[in-house]
Order: sequence, then C-alpha cells, then structure tokens
Amino acid sequence: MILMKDVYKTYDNGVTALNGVNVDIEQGEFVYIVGPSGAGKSTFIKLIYREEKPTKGSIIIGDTDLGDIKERKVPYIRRDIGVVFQDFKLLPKMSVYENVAFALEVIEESPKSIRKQVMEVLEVVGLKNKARSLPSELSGGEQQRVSIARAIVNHPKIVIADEPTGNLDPDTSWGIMKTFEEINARGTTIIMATHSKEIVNTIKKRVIAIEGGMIVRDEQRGEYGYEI
Ligand SMILES: Nc1ncnc2c1ncn2[C@@H]1O[C@H](COP(=O)(O)OP(=O)(O)OP(=O)(O)O)[C@@H](O)[C@H]1O
Repeated sequence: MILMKDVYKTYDNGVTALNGVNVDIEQGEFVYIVGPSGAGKSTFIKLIYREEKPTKGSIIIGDTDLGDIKERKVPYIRRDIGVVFQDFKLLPKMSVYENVAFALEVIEESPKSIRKQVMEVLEVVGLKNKARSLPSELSGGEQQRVSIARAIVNHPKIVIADEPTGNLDPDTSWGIMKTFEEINARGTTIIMATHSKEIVNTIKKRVIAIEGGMIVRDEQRGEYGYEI
C-alpha cells in the first residue's frame, strides 16, 4: 500500500532529513512514527502526501509511483490521503460545516451530496450539533475533531497525522485517539507521528522509530522506547 524504497531527503540547505528509508505499510495498518526531535518524522510524513519530494529513492502509494506523476495530478493522489496537523489548520472565518465542506467542494461535488457527506462525518466525530460554530467557538479537542472530519470526508484510504494530540490535554487526547481507532476499524490506514509515550504504550500498534533519518526499530505492538 505504502512502499518506500531507499528513500533519501536532503533539503536545499544541505540538511539530510532521511537517510535510506525502506518501509512497507499495508492497507488497514495503524502505525506510530516515533523518534527524537529532528529525527525526520515530519519529513517522512510529508513525503507520503507529496508535500515534499525525495532526493533519491521511490515512494509507491497503492499502484502509483509518486515519482512518475505530474504536478497537476498531485490533487488526485491527495484525495486518497487525509492529513491532520498538530495545529488543526482550520479556516478561522468559516464555520465547522464550511471547513469540512471545503475539502469536498474542491473536487466539484453537488450541494446535496456535499451536505449529506459533511453531516455524516460530523456525526462520526461527534460534532453534528456544532456545524454552524466557528473554530474559535470550539475547544482544542473539538477543533481537532473538525480537522479529522475534514481529513476523512473524501473517504481516503490513508489518514496521516503529524502530532495530532500535541496541543491537547491528556483527556482530550484519549478522545481523539478513540476517533482515530474508529476510523482505522473501518479499514483506513493510519500513520501518526507522535511524542506521546502514554498513547503509544497504551494503545498498542506498529511502531516505527526514526533516528537521524533512519529507521532504527519497526515492531508490531511496539513500545514508545524513549524517556521524556
Ligand atoms: N523545509 C526544511 N528545510 C530545511 N531543513 C528542514 C526542513 N524541514 C525539516 N528540516 C530539517 O530536517 C531534519 C528533520 O526534520 P523533521 O521536521 O522531519 O523532524 P521531526 O522528527 O519531525 O522533528 P520534531 O519531532 O521536532 O517535529 C531537521 O534537522 C530539520 O531541521
């Protein structure tokens, strides 16, 4: 499903963020990406949704080799990938409904179909009653649930999350994790970079540890493995 073969990433400033990464992630897996600050976790994630391109090596998502696709085709691969960020990245002047609908409108759906799909995902994340609210009227956990709704509204095969609980208190974080587990239970692949030892050691999943741009550990039901 997601295959990286001998992937290197050196940024324009000469920093090598990934240094020969090989990985194979199956459809439906839930994978944590762990490692010290600056290890290359965000870079790993950005390569999957083609926010960055590898300097060397190949990345294959499903049947598509990202190296072969033209720039104008990038939005098509992104339909299969939902992304959730630490800082939510919601549009502040748009309602919850509009923030989620926006992701669909981009690909020219009819208004009726948009309404149905947006209300369905708001129900999945438990925010149907907040559809008219602005992001500023919501708690951090609720804002993150909106961003999860936005990520899954197109029914992507993969959801990628870069420290999705990084700005949230522990109680709220467990709620967000429950939502990710529910999405994963429907067959969606989840790839989550996290610094949360508690989460990784409690909700056991595959753990890929990156250090100095290299995968140093890859274990099913692994541990976080670092002291914080
Ligand atoms: N756009 C960029 N331009 C230049 N260097 C970058 C860029 N993005 C990241 N880097 C560098 O690449 C290395 C890996 O960064 P990356 O953000 O992937 O690490 P990370 O493991 O996600 O860190 P953190 O846990 O702190 O978020 C770091 O040395 C970082 O400074």
